Amino acid sequence: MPQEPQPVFIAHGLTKTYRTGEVEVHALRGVDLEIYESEFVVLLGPSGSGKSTLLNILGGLDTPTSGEAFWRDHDLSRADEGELTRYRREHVGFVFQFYNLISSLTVRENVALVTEISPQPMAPEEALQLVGLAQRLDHFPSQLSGGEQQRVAIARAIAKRPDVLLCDEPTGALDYETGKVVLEVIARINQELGTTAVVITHNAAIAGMADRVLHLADGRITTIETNTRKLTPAELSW
Ligand SMILES: Nc1ncnc2c1ncn2[C@@H]1O[C@H](COP(=O)(O)OP(=O)(O)OP(=O)(O)O)[C@@H](O)[C@H]1O
Repeated sequence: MPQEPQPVFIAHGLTKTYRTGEVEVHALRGVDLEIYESEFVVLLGPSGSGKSTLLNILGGLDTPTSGEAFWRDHDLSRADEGELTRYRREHVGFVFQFYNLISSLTVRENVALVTEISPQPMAPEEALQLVGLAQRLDHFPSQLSGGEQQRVAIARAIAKRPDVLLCDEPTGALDYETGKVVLEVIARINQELGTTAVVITHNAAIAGMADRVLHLADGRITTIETNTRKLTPAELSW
């Protein structure tokens, strides 16, 4: 009998309020969700709807004002800074819009920085092979295109064999074709390694790649869509 999919993340009543002086911003106003093992989930919503705030809480970069966020049986909302650091280091791969590579280090060295502090890393060469950059190990970031630099950032994120890959606008700085190549890489990691992927985008076309699409508006999940047939990045157009 096939096993029931296990939730990786469960959130109940998550709120986040930022206070700056007299001003309060309600970034999340009560989010409930479940995200399952090996799922590919897209967070879609307008600017300011709370996507990054939600991803940052799931990734242990921020904590909610109220509510609960569990990664497996660990309550991230009550974890202290040390526990969150360990959680991020051992279990979370992050990919951001900007690649944050170290310009004085080669591609291989940029990835090795992460594998040196992880308990069960893959070799940097293996991670770079998975993103199609095995030929560029000794190049410096300035010798690569934007899309190639983003693929190095993905290799760095997956080299520690994270449980979850959290991507905040990973194609935001890339042109159409290069963006598709980067999406292909994220889809391949999700399928081949079974890494749960959560990807933020403004681009509704990208939602076609997901198992499920969580639509956010004004700090809430408004709709959850399930794709009966997932599209490959090559089939997407925008
Ligand atoms: N550190 C902060 N201090 C004050 N307000 C913040 C802070 N971070 C986020 N916000 C506010 O919280 C709301 C949600 O922001 P968030 O970045 O989560 O939205 P988003 O959907 O990811 O937007 P975008 O697509 O533009 O990145 C916005 O109104 C934003 O201005």
